[in-house]
Amino acid sequence: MVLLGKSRNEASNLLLNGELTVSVFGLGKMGLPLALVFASKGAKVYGVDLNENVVEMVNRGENPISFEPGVGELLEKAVKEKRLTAVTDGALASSKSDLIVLLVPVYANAKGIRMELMEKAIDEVSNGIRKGAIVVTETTLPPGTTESFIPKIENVSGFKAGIDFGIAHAPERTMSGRVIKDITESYPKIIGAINEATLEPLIGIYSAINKKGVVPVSSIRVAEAVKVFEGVYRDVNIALANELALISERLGINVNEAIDSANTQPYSHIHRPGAGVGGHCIGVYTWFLIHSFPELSKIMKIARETNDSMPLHIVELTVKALNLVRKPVNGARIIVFGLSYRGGIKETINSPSFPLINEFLKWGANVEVYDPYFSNEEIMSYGFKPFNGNFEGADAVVVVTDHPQFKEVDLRDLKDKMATPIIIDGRYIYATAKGIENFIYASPGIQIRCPKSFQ
Ligand SMILES: NC(=O)c1ccc[n+]([C@@H]2O[C@H](COP(=O)([O-])OP(=O)(O)OC[C@H]3O[C@@H](n4cnc5c(N)ncnc54)[C@H](O)[C@@H]3O)[C@@H](O)[C@H]2O)c1
Ligand SMILES: CC(=O)N[C@@H]1[C@@H](OP(=O)(O)OP(=O)(O)OC[C@H]2O[C@@H](n3ccc(=O)[nH]c3=O)[C@H](O)[C@@H]2O)O[C@H](CO)[C@@H](O)[C@@H]1O
Repeated sequence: MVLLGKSRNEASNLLLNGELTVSVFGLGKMGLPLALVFASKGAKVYGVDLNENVVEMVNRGENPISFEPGVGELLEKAVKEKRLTAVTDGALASSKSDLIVLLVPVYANAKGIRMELMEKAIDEVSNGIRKGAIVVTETTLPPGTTESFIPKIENVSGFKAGIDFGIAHAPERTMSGRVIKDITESYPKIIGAINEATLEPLIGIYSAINKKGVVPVSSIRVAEAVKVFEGVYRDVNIALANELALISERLGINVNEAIDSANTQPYSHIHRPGAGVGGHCIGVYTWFLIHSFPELSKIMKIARETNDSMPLHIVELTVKALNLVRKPVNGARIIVFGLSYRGGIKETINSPSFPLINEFLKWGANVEVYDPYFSNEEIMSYGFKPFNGNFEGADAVVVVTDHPQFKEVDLRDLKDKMATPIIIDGRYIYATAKGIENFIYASPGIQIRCPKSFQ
């Protein structure tokens, strides 16, 4: 079947009538849910992954991302109805597909951008793509990247882009912990394509799976820029919030009160200061532009430095608090709350917890890590000591992740057990908790609070 050139209605009917074959490269936290959404709408889906364990698990109907709501049920249904087949051979999958979606990771940090996994997927697509198919990159990419793949696909396949196959970018705007919801109903899908013959069928297909519809943009490059700009906007604004927090500590005001009040007028959207910035997106996409335009990305560079300095600021606040009770960091028993990069999920990529814990260890602290999403064995696999469950004799609790479970901790119970009741709150979750007044309490952007009994 030739998808290229189909109308919106023809393309969405092909999906809904079970006549569309889709390959999704990358059966990870984002790709597997997307593959399952396509299957649930009627597509025959090949899930391509280079990890044989993932392929075997998926084909057995076992869910490799059990923490993701809705995935288990969709996987069971798709495997039962034989709508999803996982394979490692991307060329074979591509040769059978009308639509080929690439959702494999591209990593970036201060050292550079790592494109090899995506390039490997493009190699396989090039070797298998058939006439009339459409290739869509959904992984967030430096603007201009998708177009850079065209020569490879043309040279290997002998096809002409825009004429024999379509190519587009439609960035994955999803959050771990709610991926199925985000794919199907949270945000409109941005799509930028090489031409109308590609764009029209994609609008039909993505409108059929996403209640929020589609925002078509004028080019592939614009679509890539949209997702990168979204992430850079957030990273830079978090850095601004962190800088305002450091200034607020000097001013002797509570930055959170100031931000809340500033944001009561519609032109202020100041973000939240914290223990640092982690994740697949925020902080990663900024490096895409820094490495692509080093001479133009001055604000972004400073933002990255600011955000990456926040774990050390949390260590500094801890040292200041221990000094108030004349306790050295060396030998202090510090319970770190959180390994995940943000609350409510089990994900450590670029988590601020790691530089923070390693800095405490460098200072000779006795660090134990508590994260309700990770087993003791998993915590030990990162080289850290798991919290032994007993606050007796602890010198400080340091919050790095805003997991909802931490808000259930009874601080009054903690106060009696800890050797020195110190809470350093990297996410400002305990500021108004019952019993916090009995603690030495610090958080980015506020003055350290010290009960009279310690003064
Ligand atoms: N995780 C998020 O919060 C998030 C949010 C929005 C967008 N994204 C985008 O989605 C991309 C993927 O993220 P993820 O969380 O799904 O990653 P992940 O690490 O959970 O999964 C990636 C999967 O792709 C597989 N893979 C890697 N190279 C491959 C190749 N060449 N062919 C086939 N399979 C391959 C891996 O084996 C793995 O199973 C990110 O790079 C990002 O651009 C992620
Ligand atoms: C659709 C999509 O792709 N969604 C992505 C996903 O991104 P994500 O999963 O990486 O989550 P984020 O919330 O961005 O957190 C990242 C890090 O920044 C810290 N942080 C955050 C806010 C703040 O004010 N101060 C902070 O310090 C936080 O602790 C964490 O470490 O959801 C975001 C919307 O939530 C989206 O914008 C983003 O595109």
